[in-house]
Amino acid sequence: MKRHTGLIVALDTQDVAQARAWAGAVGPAAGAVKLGLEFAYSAGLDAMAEVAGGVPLFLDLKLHDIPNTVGSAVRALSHLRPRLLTLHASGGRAMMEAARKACDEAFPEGERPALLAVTVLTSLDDQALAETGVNDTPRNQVLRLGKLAVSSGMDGLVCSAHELSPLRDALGDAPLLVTPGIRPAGSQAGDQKRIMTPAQARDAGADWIVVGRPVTQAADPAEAARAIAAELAG
Ligand SMILES: O=c1ccn([C@@H]2O[C@H](COP(=O)(O)O)[C@@H](O)[C@H]2O)c(=O)[nH]1
Repeated sequence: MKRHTGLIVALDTQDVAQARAWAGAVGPAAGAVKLGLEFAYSAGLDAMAEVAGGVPLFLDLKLHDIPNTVGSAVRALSHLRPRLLTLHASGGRAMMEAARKACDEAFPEGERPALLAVTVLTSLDDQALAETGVNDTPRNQVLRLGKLAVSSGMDGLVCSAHELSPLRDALGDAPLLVTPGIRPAGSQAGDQKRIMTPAQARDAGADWIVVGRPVTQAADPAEAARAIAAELAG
């Protein structure tokens, strides 16, 4: 089965007007826009829904706390009606189950966001992961956390494109697999370590790719987003 791989553009800025302009520019090519910690801490949560306008909103808040706090946080942001919402799988089963319960209770039927568990950040390589005390490869740790997350009621995972194939083998077609760390050929990796191109991620089985700086720092963000969407469609 050939999957459809969609583009999510990460709007990483503290400037509301800039985020609104980017959302308008990339909206026609993107399936969703992602707003995260930088924007939330500077502009506030309510600005996130406003900036997205009509484009589906991915709230990348990477929740990570005790179960009661995470469940309450999910309830507190339910009025924003995000399409996707992140939390860290390393918060554990009870935390993820609390988030799922809060979603089921606080959102109207059929309108809850897909809950995505962040596995191993795409900025970590083998050595950086080992320094956190994990004596295993990113691939094995992603698999371990991915299985835990799916069995804790998560709808999908955030991982690098390098882990897509083993995750599909282990978990099948159902979980949404969302991959940042995407770099079109010739663009700077920056702080990302486990990277692939849009077409490589599509061929490896991504449901969504997340691209930030290669779009937002391009001379023409609308054209950069269109080019990535065309690469995915090719
Ligand atoms: O493991 C992860 C989880 C989240 N991200 C987020 O994706 C974008 C990537 O931006 P680029 O500019 O394309 O590097 C960014 O918002 C991160 O917070 C991630 O990169 N890796």
